[in-house]
Amino acid sequence: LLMNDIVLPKDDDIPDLLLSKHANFLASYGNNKDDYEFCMTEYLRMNGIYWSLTAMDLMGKLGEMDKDGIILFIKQCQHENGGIGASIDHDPHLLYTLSAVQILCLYDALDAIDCEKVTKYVVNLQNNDGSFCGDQWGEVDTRFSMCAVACLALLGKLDAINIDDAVNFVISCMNFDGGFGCRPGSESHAGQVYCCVGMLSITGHLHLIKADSLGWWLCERQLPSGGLNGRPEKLPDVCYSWWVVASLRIIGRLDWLDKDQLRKFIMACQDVETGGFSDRPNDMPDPFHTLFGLAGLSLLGEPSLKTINPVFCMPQPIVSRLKIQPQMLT
Ligand SMILES: CN(C(=O)[C@H](Cc1cnc[nH]1)NC(=O)OCc1ccccc1)[C@@H](Cc1ccccc1)C(=O)N[C@@H](Cc1c[nH]c2ccccc12)C(=O)NO
Ligand SMILES: [Zn+2]
Repeated sequence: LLMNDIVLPKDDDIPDLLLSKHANFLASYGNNKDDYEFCMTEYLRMNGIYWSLTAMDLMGKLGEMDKDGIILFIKQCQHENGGIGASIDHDPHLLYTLSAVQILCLYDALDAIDCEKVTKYVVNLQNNDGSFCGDQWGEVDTRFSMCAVACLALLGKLDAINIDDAVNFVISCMNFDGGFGCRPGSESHAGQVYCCVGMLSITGHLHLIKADSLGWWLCERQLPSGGLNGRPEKLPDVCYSWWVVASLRIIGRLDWLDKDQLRKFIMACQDVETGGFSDRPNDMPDPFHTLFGLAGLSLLGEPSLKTINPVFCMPQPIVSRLKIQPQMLT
């Protein structure tokens, strides 16, 4: 008996895809500004807006959101140095700068901010070893390599950084299991794998990946319940439906997974009362797991959702409009 798995409800207790409930959950999230959860997540508000808008667009309901209010909010979050913070008067950081650029691409409104200054902000965060700091306090993590490269690719300014050095740092974080960690020697983690594989895809260096070893390690994330975890011995979590499946899709090994069993796990994470997805069945839903549950279903071919780009985690029509074609292995 595996201690790190859950028992799924039986098939006829698993709900169908409740799209209108999920749209309602996201559209009304944060309406009561004194809601405890809402206040406690101000530090990542820009990410939260990106999750809600991307999920709504996958469902074809982006029009229900407050476009003008969101664009004004982003303008107010850009600092003199070009970086963008999670909320007004919050320090700039690569994580939120990427989310802001992703949101403005969804709205085709990049002219609302100073893109030249954003580019300078990102370039200045690259270190001599090719790695990136997340902000001026100096934390290095392969997540920030992905933030930097994805952000510049969306701006059409990828040539502003030293790509070879950036690639060499990411490759220096590859482990013997074919996975990646946050720094050289760090343990493989599915989230870091997504960031490193995505970064190598955007820079056209996927040939440096040990695709069979990594594919094997990623498929080892699947448990009998069908759910995926982020590391060995961990519990399954619906957001790994994104980190693991997007990575497998990019390296061309998605067929190695039991897609039907994973789809059942994701569907079981829906909250039939409030709408939204939780990390596993019967937990509290949130916008983060709602996006990554829907994104996982889109990667599995859900016909009622728009196709999602596995590298940028944005609807494919947006990536196509920007004429960006990240490298994919077959
Ligand atoms: C900071 N975050 C996390 O650490 C979550 C927490 C979690 C959710 N379920 C289990 N743990 N974990 C997470 O995002 O892990 C994936 C990961 C880990 C390392 C690198 C990249 C992705 C979450 C927010 C959060 C906090 C607490 C609870 C739920 C959501 C978060 O913001 N994750 C980032 C992950 C991410 C997505 N795209 C990226 C590109 C580059 C770097 C990071 C990301 C995000 O969604 N940005 O838009
Ligand atoms: Zn999660």
